[in-house]
Amino acid sequence: MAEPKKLMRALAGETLETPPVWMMRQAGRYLPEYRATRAQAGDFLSLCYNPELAAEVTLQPIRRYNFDAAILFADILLLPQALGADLWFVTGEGPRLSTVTSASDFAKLKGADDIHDRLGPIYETVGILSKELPSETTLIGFAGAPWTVATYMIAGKGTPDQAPAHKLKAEDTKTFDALMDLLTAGTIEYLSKQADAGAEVLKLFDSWAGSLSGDDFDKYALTPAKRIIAELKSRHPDVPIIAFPREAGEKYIGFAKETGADCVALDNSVQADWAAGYVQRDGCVQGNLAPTHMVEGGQPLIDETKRIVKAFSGGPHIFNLGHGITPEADPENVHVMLEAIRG
Ligand SMILES: Cc1c2[nH]c(c1CCC(=O)O)Cc1[nH]c(c(CCC(=O)O)c1C)Cc1[nH]c(c(CCC(=O)O)c1C)Cc1[nH]c(c(C)c1CCC(=O)O)C2
Repeated sequence: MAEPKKLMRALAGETLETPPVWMMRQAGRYLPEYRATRAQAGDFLSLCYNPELAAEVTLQPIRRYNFDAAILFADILLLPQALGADLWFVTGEGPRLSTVTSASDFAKLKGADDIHDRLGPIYETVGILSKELPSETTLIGFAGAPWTVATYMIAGKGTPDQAPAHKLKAEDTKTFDALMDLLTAGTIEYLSKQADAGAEVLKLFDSWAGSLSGDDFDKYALTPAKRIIAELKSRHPDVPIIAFPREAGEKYIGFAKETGADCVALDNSVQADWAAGYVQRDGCVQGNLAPTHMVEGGQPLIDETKRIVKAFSGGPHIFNLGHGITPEADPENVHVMLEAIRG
């Protein structure tokens, strides 16, 4: 039997001498080779739907940095598109979608089982990667969590405060709940097919979980994650799941236990020492270097990286950033970070 991969060992609860490491958005615009392949594909969405080129950009950061994990190159907004929403990206601004703000908009969407034709190329990318990745590298598949995906579908774009989604939730709870149920079911089908195609770990991105307070957090972040994880665990018992309820603050405590996640990813607004005490006691944590360090570099990057490694050294830990690496980051700083972790 082959040695278990480092990332899988951490996810199984093992405390390792040096943590495995990867970065959110590791395939992205800070890399010149990514920009070249994206130009070859034409645009971002054409790149997502081209299995050869999507696999190529997934592999680029692995070749450059030998990360312990590769994350499938795709986007959380491909699921709404497969459900029938229009989706396009405006350069310099971000995603745009046709909106869902009424029962009649909702009625036009497809069912959770009707997504696979459209998402076929994504499963093909996973298949290529599971053959081409180095044997020690773990392949991570992912989807957005229902609340985060719903915020984009309702507003038709990214919003600073998710106000349109909060408004629909308050004023037409029936339609909002129906959308959440459809996204929960669709996410299960989407992630399950990624696992069938060869994804070894699945990650659920709830980037806007922090804007849900009180009971809303339980109803719309915790409960859907619990449903998704329970169903995936019954279909794929050996596939660990990482949950990322970004900016959950105190609600990170107990999140893994409540939802059945094998690991929680921490954003950089929480202190590593605090999280080591209150969150890591339940199992593996991932995070949580501020992405700005990858732009600024220097001694603060080295000091902060070492501080995080040390804070989490008493338990299972996957080193990562607290959010995605930005286009302004210096690719050389990734080597500086890796040297500080791996020595
Ligand atoms: C909210 C969200 C989205 N997408 C995603 C999230 C959740 C994580 C987070 O909070 O960032 C997740 C995502 N998006 C992308 C990945 C691929 C894997 C990876 O390397 O992490 C992953 C895991 C590629 C991408 N997704 C996007 C890019 C940049 C597109 C480009 O090349 O022009 C990449 C590499 C575009 C995107 N996609 C999305 C937005 C808001 C934007 C525009 C903002 C931006 O440009 O960074 C939706």
